[in-house]
Order: sequence, then structure tokens, then C-alpha cells
Amino acid sequence: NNDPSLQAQSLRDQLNDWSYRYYVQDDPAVPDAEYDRVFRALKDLEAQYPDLVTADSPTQRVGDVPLDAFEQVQHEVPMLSLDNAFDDEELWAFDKRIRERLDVSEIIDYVAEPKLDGLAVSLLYENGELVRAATRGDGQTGENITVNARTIRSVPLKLRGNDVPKRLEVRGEVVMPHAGFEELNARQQEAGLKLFANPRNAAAGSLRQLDSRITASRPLEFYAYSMAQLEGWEHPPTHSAMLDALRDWGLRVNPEIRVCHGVEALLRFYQGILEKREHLDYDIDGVVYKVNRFDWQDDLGFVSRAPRWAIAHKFPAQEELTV
Ligand SMILES: Cc1ccc2cc(C(N)=O)cc(O)c2n1
Repeated sequence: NNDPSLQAQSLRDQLNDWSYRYYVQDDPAVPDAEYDRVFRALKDLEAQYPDLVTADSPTQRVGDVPLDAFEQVQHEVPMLSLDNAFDDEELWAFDKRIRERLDVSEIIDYVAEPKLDGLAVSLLYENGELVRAATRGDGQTGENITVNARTIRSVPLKLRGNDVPKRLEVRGEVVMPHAGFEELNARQQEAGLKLFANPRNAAAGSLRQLDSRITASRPLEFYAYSMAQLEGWEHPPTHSAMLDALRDWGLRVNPEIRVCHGVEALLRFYQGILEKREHLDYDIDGVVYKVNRFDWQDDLGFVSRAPRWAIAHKFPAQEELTV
């Protein structure tokens, strides 16, 4: 077809589908060179016909004019911190408290996940389009980092599929993988610039750049771990069903996440992730367990700033990396 508008749409869909395969399914469909070739073809077509550019085009990820400052964002649903458990006994107590409070005798299903050591971020999608990204800040007020979040390839600019919520707020962690962190510090060293102490600091520094071209040059990845606001879609009954919905919409969810039936399964998961820890591409500082059923999460509620229905089970502190 020689209709440039249809050509542009088809190139965008192709690139967005390849990104989904690469980031969400961890199963690349084509070599990077092929992706880059089609990306350049779209770029050329948009240069020839500027009014064909759409907000969700993969070419629109890198902002240009640096911001003077970050706007503040009020989180309609507070971004919570997590209570900690440091040993098995505290984990048994956590489960016991839950079963007593719920007044159930059955074994509780939890969702268990690695606790990524990055920066918590909120992504707001309206009619499937990414309209705002914000840092956690103090949990109530964060910074508007939308232009910077758009530069992260694993953050979809548009939700996948035609049947998406009217409004969806996704929460997740932005991390910098070890390999990217080492390369960044090597470049910083070369340029006589300051080195980052660890990947979490490097991710925070990269996300809070006023110039999004710098953010675009940094190896950042996003992993979704929960949803806060949801409108125009039937709320999933469990946390695991919610994570499946996020994957379907094109959000990257950590592949290590499992549903665990009772405390023994949680402890096996904890041991498994601890053994995997040094082979993972990114830093983690423990695992997170959440009651799977949302009706039980609602019954359990929160204590001050942390949910009663979730806990972080921390690893022993790693010997500090000496840079
Ligand atoms: C509610 C909550 C708060 C902080 C979290 C932090 C992480 C994390 N750092 O991976 C994962 C989660 O599921 C979290 N969930």
C-alpha cells in the first residue's frame, strides 16, 4: 500500500509488537538490526510526513527540551512501604496473624516475588495511552517524570490490544541492570565524572534528570508489580490474575513471580531466589509476599503506612560493593 498513513501505522504496530515480544515475553522475534532498520524506516516516513507522528510512536520516546524543574504529583492512592520480616519465625507470625484476623483455618495462597532494589514508579494510562509517570517521593507526593519514563523501552507508551481499561495506574520498579551499571560507570570514569555508588543510585539519578536525552542514554528497565487505580475494567479477584492482565496489556512483569501455597512454599521460594541472587541481572534485597485474594487484602487493610497483607522478607545485607 502506498498510503503513507497506513504505512506509518503498520510500521508502528510492527515495532510495538516486536517490543512486546522482547520485553514482556523475553522472546525476541527479530535481531536488533532488523528492529533498527524498521525503526529508521518509520523515522524517515515521519520526517517526510510530520503530521503522521503519533504520541505512541516508538520514535517519540526521547524528549528534547530539558525541564527547568519537576512538577509535583499527588498520589491518589498512597504508594506504600512494606513491613519487614528478617527470619522464618517472623514469617510464621505474619501468616498466623493473617489467618487469625481473617478467621480462616485454610492455608493462605500468597504471591511471592523478588524485591527489586531500584526506584518505585507510578505509570498512569488513560484510554490505553501513557499520560503520566511519577516517582514515589514520600508516598503521598512524588515528581512528574513522564518525559523520562517514556525513554524506558520496557515502559509501553500505549497498552496492547483493543480491550484496555479506561484508566489504569500501574506501580513498579525501575532498575539498572548490573551490566549497564558497570558500563555507565566506565563511561563516567572516562569522562572524569562522578561514579555511581550502586545501581539503585544510578537508576534514581538517571530518572531524575531534567534532560531526558541523558535519561534516554541510561540502561533503565521497568518491572510492574501492582495496579492502584482501575476504571472501565472488572477488577481481577487475585493479585496473580492482576499480574496476568498487566502482562496482556504489554507491561513487563518479573518472570520469577510465583503463587505459593502456605508458609513452607514461601520459604522454599525465598531459598530459591537467595541461591539465584548472584546470577540475576539486577540487584534485589529480599522477596515480597502478598496475600493473593484481593477480598482478603481488603479485609486486612493497612497498619499506618504498610499493608497488613504484605511483607518483605529481607536477605542478610550483602558486603557493600566497593567501587
Ligand atoms: C505494596 C508494595 C510496595 C512496595 C513494593 C516493592 C517491590 C519491589 N521493590 O520489588 C515489589 C512490590 O510488590 C511492592 N509492593
